[in-house]
Amino acid sequence: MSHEVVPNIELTPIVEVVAAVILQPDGQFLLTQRPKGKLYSGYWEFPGGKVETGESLLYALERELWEELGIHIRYAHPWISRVFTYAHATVRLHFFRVVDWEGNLTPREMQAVCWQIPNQIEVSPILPANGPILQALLLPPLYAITHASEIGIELALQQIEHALQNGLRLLQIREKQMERDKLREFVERVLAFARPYQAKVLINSDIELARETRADGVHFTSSQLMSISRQTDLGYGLGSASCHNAEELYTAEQLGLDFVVLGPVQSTLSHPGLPPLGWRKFASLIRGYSLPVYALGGMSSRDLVIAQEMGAQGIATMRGIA
Ligand SMILES: Nc1nc2c([nH]c(=O)n2[C@H]2C[C@H](O)[C@@H](COP(=O)(O)OP(=O)(O)OP(=O)(O)O)O2)c(=O)[nH]1
Repeated sequence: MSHEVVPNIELTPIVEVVAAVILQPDGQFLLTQRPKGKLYSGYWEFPGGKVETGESLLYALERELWEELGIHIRYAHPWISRVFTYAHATVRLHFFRVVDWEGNLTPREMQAVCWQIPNQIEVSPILPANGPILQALLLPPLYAITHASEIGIELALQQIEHALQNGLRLLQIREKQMERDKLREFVERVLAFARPYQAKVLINSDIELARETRADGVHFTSSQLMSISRQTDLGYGLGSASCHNAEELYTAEQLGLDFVVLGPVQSTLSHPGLPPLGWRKFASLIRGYSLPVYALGGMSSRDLVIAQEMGAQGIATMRGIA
């Protein structure tokens, strides 16, 4: 007879929480202040609360928004999730973006509420778990990728300028075929166009070039991603990466990148050898994921709605510039 010693491990249950990022068409979002008597009273948070036994996440969100603000959700989609350990509990926060609702939005628990603009937040303190969510709110729905080597530099620049005028705010320069000096000049010209719009420009693969040109960050290929061992290796501005599977997604999360692209969702001419994931697999790979994800592969603006319904931040596309 064996006398196995069972270690006395205290498992702390994770508290499931839903939180609503209620968005107006101009990008303003709602924060509410935790009332007196609650833990972290006075801190600002997204409306929401604990999921009760037997509830789906969406049902819990609907209940919380009705109880706290007297509104019913018309249209919401899942967004990012994150686990955070407070002294009192470990919580798994499931954030949803609520883009349409009905009812007269009124605080029903005497809590203060305010609408905020993502890059000009005026209230504090905000619950500490929410920092990355505020960062993610700064990311636009479209991540455009250049293809100047294919269409020619002058046409690419014209298209970029036009896209910036039409609201493009995030761009990756991906010119694998371009010779370094030419690429550097191209990057500088793109940056000069992008600056007045405060659009962010990331450079594919080349940290040095990003530093030299003072670009806004680096986009890592999936093979680079798997060879970077520490966060400090990134060392520069925004970091994003291309992912194709759960392992790469996990690595990007561990490295603390700012966002990822995941694909190909549909078959695409630029990656003919890779089998497409399809939306169902895409959604299951990013369920519960903590970084914002752009869907890549055969995307056009028509796919934005479905991408966001699947939990994505938005879409990434080479055609986004044209
Ligand atoms: N609602 C909400 N909770 C958040 C956010 N960020 C964050 O870390 N949390 C944490 C704080 C709490 O530990 C937990 C939510 O628990 P809670 O006590 O507010 O939940 P509840 O509204 O169901 O309140 P109660 O009935 O249990 O008093 O999630 C956020 O943005 N919104």
